[in-house]
Amino acid sequence: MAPTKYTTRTIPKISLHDFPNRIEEITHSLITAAQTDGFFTLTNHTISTPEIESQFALSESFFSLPSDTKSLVPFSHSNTGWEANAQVRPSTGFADRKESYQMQFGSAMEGSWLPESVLPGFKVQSLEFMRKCQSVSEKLMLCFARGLGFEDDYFIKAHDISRPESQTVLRLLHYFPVDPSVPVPDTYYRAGAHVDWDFLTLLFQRPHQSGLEICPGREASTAFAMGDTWTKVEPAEGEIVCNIGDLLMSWSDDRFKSTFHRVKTPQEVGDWFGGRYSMAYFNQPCTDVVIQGPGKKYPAVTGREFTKRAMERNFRALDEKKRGLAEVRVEEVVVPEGVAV
Ligand SMILES: O=C(O)CCC(=O)C(=O)O
Ligand SMILES: [Fe+2]
Repeated sequence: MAPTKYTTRTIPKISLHDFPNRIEEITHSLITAAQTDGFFTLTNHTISTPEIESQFALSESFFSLPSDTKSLVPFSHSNTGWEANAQVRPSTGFADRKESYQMQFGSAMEGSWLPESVLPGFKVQSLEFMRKCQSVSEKLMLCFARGLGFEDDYFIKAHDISRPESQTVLRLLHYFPVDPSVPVPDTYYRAGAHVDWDFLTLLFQRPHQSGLEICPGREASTAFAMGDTWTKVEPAEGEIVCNIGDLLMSWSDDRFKSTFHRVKTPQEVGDWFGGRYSMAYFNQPCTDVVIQGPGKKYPAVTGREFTKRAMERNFRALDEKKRGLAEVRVEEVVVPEGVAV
């Protein structure tokens, strides 16, 4: 295995401290970060470290349930529920070695919550955490709207979590531990390289449980940034890592960059071989929202249509990858990358 090529670069760190009085300054920093890097981290964002930790503790309690119990809430077409070893990325053609559980606010979640007796308090606490993520997201949405010349509440209204059309998701993720004494097979991926197709992702990582890497710029020299030069995004306590998704890229007429990222399979000295827990809050537009950038670079599409096309692109890429691989092992349930993602 050839060693991974790395390049150091600073991921912009943006403080939301005193937000109402610093909107202009924060907008400037966010727009710069969105245009150049597509990734940035947030500090002083109002979700406290104990609140984040307690949601991670809930996540651990969910994933430590027996598979039979988790199977009561399987991954569904409305992009909710639990999957394990099932998400095949077009970049790799193999299922990510992880499990995930996706929650939404609205009617899409019907049938995807476990019975209250299994994990008492899980639903109430998770929804509370999701509302906190929404409140942070709305601050960023205001700034992005201002930076693009829309009304301040333009993106906030488009992502209204109180509407049944809401598609926003909190995804809990658990990557399995890897034995450092056994060479890891070439076909083992924690999360293959991909871009998110949502508006904006808020990612929570745990200190020490590293692995998130980004491929600078959208100008990856190989398809899906395989074999490219990567930059590590080390977890820091209390910080939220944010990345622009394909939706905001096209909604900004490509001014903002949706950036390739992955969770590296541990295989080199310094990598984290233990289990990794992370949580991703995917801001998705309501299905009936009309999406078009200020310069009308692309024809207007609805939120539903945008998601559908992104999924189709993904399946096409996956098909091509499968045809190109001599031998591919694909699980029977394919979780389309980017539904959440
Ligand atoms: O687990 C992580 O750190 C990244 C997850 C991710 O990129 C995704 O689910 O889209
Ligand atoms: Fe992602």
